[in-house]
Amino acid sequence: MTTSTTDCFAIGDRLLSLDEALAAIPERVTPAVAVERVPLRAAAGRVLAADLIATVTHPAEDTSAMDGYAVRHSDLSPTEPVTLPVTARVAAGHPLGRPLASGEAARIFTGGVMPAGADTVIMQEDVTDTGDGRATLPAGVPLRRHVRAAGGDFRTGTTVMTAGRRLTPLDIALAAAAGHPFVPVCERVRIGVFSTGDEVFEPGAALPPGGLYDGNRYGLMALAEALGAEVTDLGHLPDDLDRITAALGGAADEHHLLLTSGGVSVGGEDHVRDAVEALGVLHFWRLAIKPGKPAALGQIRDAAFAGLPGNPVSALVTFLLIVRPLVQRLGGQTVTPPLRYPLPAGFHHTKAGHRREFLRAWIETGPEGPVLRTAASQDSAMVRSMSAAGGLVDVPEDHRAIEPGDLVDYLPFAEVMS
Ligand SMILES: Nc1nc2c(c(=O)[nH]1)N[C@H]1C(S)=C(S)[C@@H](COP(=O)(O)OP(=O)(O)OC[C@H]3O[C@@H](n4cnc5c(N)ncnc54)[C@H](O)[C@@H]3O)O[C@H]1N2
Ligand code: MOO
Repeated sequence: MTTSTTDCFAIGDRLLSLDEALAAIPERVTPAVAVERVPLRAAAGRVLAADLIATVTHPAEDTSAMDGYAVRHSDLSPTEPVTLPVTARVAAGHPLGRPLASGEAARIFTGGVMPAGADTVIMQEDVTDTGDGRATLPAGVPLRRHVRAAGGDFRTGTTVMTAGRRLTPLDIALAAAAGHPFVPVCERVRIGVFSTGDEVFEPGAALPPGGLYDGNRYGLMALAEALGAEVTDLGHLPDDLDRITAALGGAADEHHLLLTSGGVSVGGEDHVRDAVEALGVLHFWRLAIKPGKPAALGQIRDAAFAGLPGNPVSALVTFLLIVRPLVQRLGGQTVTPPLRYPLPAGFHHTKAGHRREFLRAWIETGPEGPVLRTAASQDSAMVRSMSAAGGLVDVPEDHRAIEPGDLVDYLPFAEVMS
């Protein structure tokens, strides 16, 4: 299970940088999940728990890459067409079982095993069937043309995938081709999700004055599921320290990670941090990022804890930036930084403070190629701008201003939503 060592290190007024927070994850959190074996049909989206070794060689033998004629290259001429008798027929799955003698051609189909002695294939479009059991083959065909070498893809014993990889549908094809009906995978990360706030209500409920619907809990649960986690909906809690403490304490033993939204800032009704400190430890609280400053990471007994801010954009962005690598770490997945793309800004932006900023943005295709546009309001309460965006522009701490045409780092949501 997860382990924690020391107390919160976001001490005093200094805000932790995002890089420091990300570095704290492997230092403070260890993989938490057991290993199980699942049939291939259930393996997509799961994290591979051990290196996968090929049980076969692929292609098993030299095979034809085309429908055509297999010959010995030494029977062809570099300058003149050659006519040879067609003495054999080789379909995929039906090896010839005898060598091809000098002076013979074999009709062969894609995937057919090259008969011993044959080393070159000529595709049928380039061959003239003489009508009397012979074929005229063109001049100047290179040796081993259209022959796939045995083991060109992998050999018995080759490591085709390494542990820690989250299996894609493409990986499932490879695992099957390498001969594995079952694969060892990490158990799914179990995540319990709470939202907090007296003003927060279930979507569709009658709203009192000042009330709003619980976008965060639903968004966070969907994001966690997109990462392959098993999510428990632990509902919504009022701004009440005892209730929050009891709920977190009661759920810690059933989950690898407890996730909350709201109540982590400095207001008189922000009780989540006090609850976590009563039950366990905070590793960090408060980051130099915008949105998402009050985000917290901690530990309650064996469960990791992530406290996300209540502002919807802050909750969703901190999930993508911090909770995703945390879930990957807990779930035995290799944590790799998401790809970013340098693209020209199609906007002005002036940065006021020292926090690293993440601007909601999307790509438009202009006359000179792709250009980034940003949402008109970057207020962290504006959840619609999150849905409309395609990703985030990452504005480093030391940047003051962005002008149209400047190259900026764009992080597409697709890079961090699975
Ligand atoms: N004096 C200060 N005030 C604030 C600071 C600060 O440093 N000093 N930080 C601000 C920042 S930045 C953020 S972000 C917010 C986060 O505060 P909390 O995490 O304590 O969140 P709440 O106060 O509970 O709520 C903030 C905002 O979000 C709405 N909300 C809450 N839960 C949900 C939900 N489940 N679905 C949709 N919307 C939700 C809530 O109604 C509030 O409007 O603090 C700033 N203040
Ligand atoms: O960090 Mo807050 O998320 O700026 O609104």
